[in-house]
Amino acid sequence: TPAAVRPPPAPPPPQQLSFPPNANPTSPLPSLTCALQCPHFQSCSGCTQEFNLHRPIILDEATDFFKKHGVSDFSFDTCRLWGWRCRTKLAVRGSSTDPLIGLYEEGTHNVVDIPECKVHHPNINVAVELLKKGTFLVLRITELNIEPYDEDQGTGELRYVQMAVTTYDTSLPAAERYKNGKVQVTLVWNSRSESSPSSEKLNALANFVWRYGRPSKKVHLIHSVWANFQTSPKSIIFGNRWRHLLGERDFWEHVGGIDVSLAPSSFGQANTRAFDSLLQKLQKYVPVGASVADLYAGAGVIGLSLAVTRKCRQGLSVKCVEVNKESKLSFEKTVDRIPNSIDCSISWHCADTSIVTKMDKEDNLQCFVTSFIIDFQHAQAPLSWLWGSDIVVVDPPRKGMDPSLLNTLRAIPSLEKKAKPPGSPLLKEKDEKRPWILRAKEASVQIQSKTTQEDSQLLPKTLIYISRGWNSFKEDCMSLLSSKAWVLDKAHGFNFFPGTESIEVLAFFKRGPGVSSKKKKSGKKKKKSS
Ligand SMILES: C[S@@+](CC[C@H](N)C(=O)[O-])C[C@H]1O[C@@H](n2cnc3c(N)ncnc32)[C@H](O)[C@@H]1O
Repeated sequence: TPAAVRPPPAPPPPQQLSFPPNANPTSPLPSLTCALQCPHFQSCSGCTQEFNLHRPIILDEATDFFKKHGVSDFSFDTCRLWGWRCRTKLAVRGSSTDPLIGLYEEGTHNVVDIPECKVHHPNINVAVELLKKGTFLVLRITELNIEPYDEDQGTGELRYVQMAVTTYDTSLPAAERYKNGKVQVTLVWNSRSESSPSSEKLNALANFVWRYGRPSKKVHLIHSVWANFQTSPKSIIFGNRWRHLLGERDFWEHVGGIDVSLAPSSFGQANTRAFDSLLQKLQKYVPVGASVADLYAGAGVIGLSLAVTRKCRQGLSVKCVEVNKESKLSFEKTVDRIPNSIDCSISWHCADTSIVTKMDKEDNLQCFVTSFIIDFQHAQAPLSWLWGSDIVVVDPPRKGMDPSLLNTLRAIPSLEKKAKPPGSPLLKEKDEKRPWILRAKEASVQIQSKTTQEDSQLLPKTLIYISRGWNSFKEDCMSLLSSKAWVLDKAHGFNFFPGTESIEVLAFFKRGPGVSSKKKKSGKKKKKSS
């Protein structure tokens, strides 16, 4: 065998990777020790703040904003400053002789290689390096020449990679788990399916990554390898077809007091540790016995964490609403691991929280009562999801809440006055014959309480808003406050994205006095989707 075809040496074991010093977020640090110190800063678009990572630029503005609106004790959790990103999507471009795996340069589609990225969990960088060696050195020489994707031509095989790190290995002492995180690798492949002619290359690449990263005496870097098939000429990262190739199928993390299953196709928080801190804070504000609507729920992590840690017993319901059907399986697996002692009704609904149908506009009350009963995906007005919950948690994407949901929340006092309680779900379900409604019901998951439930006839008295988009949060917050339906009660910030100007906000609203319909202002203008 010529020397050149020998596989490269295995990557260093993950435990040899060290974190930057003085990363203790609780001690006050001089600004230089909180510097990013990343060689890719400026060329890569991922980070925009180089110094004082413990104080994102937006923090002063946020503190002032909350003070102005009656919250003078806004707190900020600085969290882990480096190596915090446990989930990333990286573009693969360049050529097989000069491959690039990284992020786009600001405002362009030129990919910048970021092998020493300081915000990635270090094992993501090791996995990227392994992938590069496999893809572009070894396999090229063995005549399985894998080409990075070429956007202009639509040619090449490897378009993107997603790397997600699980830090939940109970065989290790708790203090060792984070740095020994294992990487779930998803290869986004430029073909329709696994039966396309290039599948031999895909399998060779997956096998290479697995061979050098699978569990062994020296190293256990790779958790699993997945493929996603995408041929769209647009820059949508994922296609609809996912295949598990190697390693463990189930990917578990432990956050908010529960074991959470996350499929690569489901939404997952990038900063696992900071998310855990947020969930712990959130739990303190939810009284035992409350019913919760978790909107923009992903795999239902927030709702399920509340169901378990608030020891929800009979009478409580947790309702999760999410538009991405891929999250359903993760929700079901997570539910399978929650303790049997949790006796409340838990449901996950594949639905767009914001949809207002013609029927809603004509007869909103009738619609929300009916849709509550039949779980009909296309007839859901935002109000139907709120009905019967004491607390509504919203965790929307960066663009903020959908205008229809925001307007419903603004109008809650007057809607509550007019509302009729829902009838018996069972009667309606039995009579339901319409196939499209029955199909929509199949998209939902319902775990019934063992004890009989009284449907609460209330609309939420508490709104918990989790936000990653500061500007959209401010806009939504002002709109809620101006309706007088809500008052701001408390707010906390979390350093979810050190190196960027963003923070994650956890804000609590209580019901306000409301206003008469004459004084009611219209909600915010329709936002552009992002
Ligand atoms: C920021 S993520 C939060 C997910 C979840 N709360 C978590 O922490 O894992 C926002 C989620 O909202 C979903 N989403 C976006 N628009 C939606 C809509 N109109 N209705 C329901 N879900 C939506 C996205 O698919 C995504 O899973």
